[in-house]
Amino acid sequence: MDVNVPSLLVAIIVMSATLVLPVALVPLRQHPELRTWAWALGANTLAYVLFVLRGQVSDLLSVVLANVAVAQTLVLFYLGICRFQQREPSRWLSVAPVLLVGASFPLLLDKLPLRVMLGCSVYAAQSLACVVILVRCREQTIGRGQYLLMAGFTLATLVSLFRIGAAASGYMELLSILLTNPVQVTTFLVLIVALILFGTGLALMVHERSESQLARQSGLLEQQNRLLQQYSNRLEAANLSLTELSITDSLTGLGNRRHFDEVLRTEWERARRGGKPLALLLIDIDCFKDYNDCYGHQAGDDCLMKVATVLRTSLRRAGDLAARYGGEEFAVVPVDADLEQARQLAQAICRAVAAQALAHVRSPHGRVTVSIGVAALVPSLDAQSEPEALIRRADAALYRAKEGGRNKVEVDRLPARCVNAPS
Ligand SMILES: Nc1nc2c(ncn2[C@@H]2O[C@H](COP(=O)(O)OP(=O)(O)OP(=O)(O)O)[C@@H](O)[C@H]2O)c(=O)[nH]1
Repeated sequence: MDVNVPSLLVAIIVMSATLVLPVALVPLRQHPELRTWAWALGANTLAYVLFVLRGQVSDLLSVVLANVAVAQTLVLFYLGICRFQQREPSRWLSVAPVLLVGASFPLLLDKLPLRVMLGCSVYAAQSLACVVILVRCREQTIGRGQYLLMAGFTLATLVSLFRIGAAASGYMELLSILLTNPVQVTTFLVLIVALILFGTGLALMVHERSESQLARQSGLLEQQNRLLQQYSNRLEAANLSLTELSITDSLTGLGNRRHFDEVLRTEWERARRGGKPLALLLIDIDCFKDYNDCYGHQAGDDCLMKVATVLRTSLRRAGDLAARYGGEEFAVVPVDADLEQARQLAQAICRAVAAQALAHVRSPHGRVTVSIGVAALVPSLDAQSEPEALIRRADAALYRAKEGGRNKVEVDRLPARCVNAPS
């Protein structure tokens, strides 16, 4: 198969020009180094267009400008690599090659051997500089794209040295740019391979870095999500305990007055909707002032806690509420209980407190006892009916229990239907 040099040069032009597009089309904001490499490929295209026009345009263009463009191509590749690796480029390598070729080549138009040796020395040094910076940064560079680039620049260095060797051997006619001979074919075939390695290496390097950045970012995001989840769990737990605290009596652990008011109102509305009775027990420790006076305030607190424990253990249904109504007074709201069921519960509580046999020498019963008033009402459909009516009735029953000698349960005697809030 015949391979002629002008075709190889055209192939280099087509490849360089074609590579400019994909390199330039990648999002440049994320990869500014690609802009530099796109310019490098553009400069390479220009250089080879001018080489192909050797003899048809002035030597200033096809020799001087073409070689300046080659030097500029390598400068731009070098700058792109420095940018990619976030390294400060050498000022000397960024400017000197172009100046040297641009200043010396017009003087060497008739001196091919010197021109080739000088030009190829500059290109070899530039390509080698790219290899060196890639090798130096290989540890911190992710992926394998860098090795393709290293291989490409090593080939470019070797081909320049090969041409210097050919020039030094005196085979000048072998180096004329458009002539087809083994040295020329080897040179440009190797440069085509190098160009392929540049293109794939650049694409791979940028892709690999983007992938690793993405993985790092998604890792960070996951970590932040986990932290956020932890914070939200803690916040939820704190909110729960705050809510719990806001409805709990700190001494007895039962519901506090606020909670009692809320539950009573809710149950009142539920009973109204269901047309069912709502029952209430008001429980008061007997002669508690005397207990405090006799045993001290601390013992009084302990007594309150013990009575609270009896209440808590006496409740059977999940929705039943026991609350501290105030001072030494407690309230129980049993769900779905009628007057009789509430009375039975009250009596069980009354007996259980007495059964604790907590000594109370100043009580007529000789032990801590409670009096309980029980009431139950079917809330009327009238919007003005209020749960306070139920409280008043239970309170009146409690008063009678106290009057009747304490340590007993009294039940509301009025008909169990509330019409309006009584006066
Ligand atoms: N230790 C203690 N005492 C309390 C607490 N809250 C209220 N008391 C006391 O409970 C007593 C209530 O006394 P009274 O309202 O006179 O009623 P009582 O002595 O129980 O008499 P009866 O109810 O008629 O049997 C007062 O001495 C209050 O100081 C508390 O949290 N701890």
